[in-house]
Amino acid sequence: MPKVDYTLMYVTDDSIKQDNTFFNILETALLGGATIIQLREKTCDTVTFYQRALRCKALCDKYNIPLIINDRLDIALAINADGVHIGQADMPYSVARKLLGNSKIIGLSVSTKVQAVQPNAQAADYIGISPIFSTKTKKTDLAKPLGILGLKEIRELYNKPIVCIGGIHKGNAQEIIANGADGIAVVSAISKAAHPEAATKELKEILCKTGTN
Ligand SMILES: Cc1ncc(COP(=O)(O)OP(=O)(O)O)c(N)n1
Ligand SMILES: Cc1ncsc1CCOP(=O)(O)O
Ligand SMILES: [Mg+2]
Repeated sequence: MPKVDYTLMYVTDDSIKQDNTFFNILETALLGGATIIQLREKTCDTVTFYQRALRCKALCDKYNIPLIINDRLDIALAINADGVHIGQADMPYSVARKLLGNSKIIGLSVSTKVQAVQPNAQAADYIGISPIFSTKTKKTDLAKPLGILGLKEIRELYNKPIVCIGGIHKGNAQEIIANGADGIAVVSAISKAAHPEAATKELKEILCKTGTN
């Protein structure tokens, strides 16, 4: 697998039902410097998800940026995505790996220190610390925020890439990277910004100044 840059993951906003708006924002995130995209749809039917996934794949290919699919291995396989992101209540990691093979990215959500040392987290390509801060974007099954202290503790015991998600914006991105994360994943900081491309650029600058990229 080529080295993946986890610096800035844009997770698409499933509250945007209008395709024009959805894809305009995705393209501005790509233009602004998102390094990886996650397509996350929580309520639509399978054919809508599949069609969005196909268009996302074409757009990500245009910018040479990897695309991962949230939850749905079938969609990832159907469109030849670069990987999936799974949570603790989604398809078990071992099954996902068997179905996707070793060349694809598999990210796993971790909400506690105990989850970070389990074999599936150790085997995943990256973990998503979920959530780092509180957020209104994820409506169901949101664990207690781990905060910077939780991130630091998990960094001590996890050697692979860590991506933080939840309530991240330009005002707190810097301290996340400074405390050991390899990247951030955001929905609303880009999708709800007045100027999504400028917001993406601003986040990217903050991350690159702080990290080693
Ligand atoms: C990078 C990243 N980390 C965590 C999550 C959350 O995944 P999950 O816990 O399965 O919740 P849903 O996103 O499926 O609602 C994520 N999507 N991305
Ligand atoms: C999908 C997800 N998983 C944990 S928090 C979250 C939502 C993040 O959204 P935002 O960046 O708007 O807080
Ligand atoms: Mg999930």
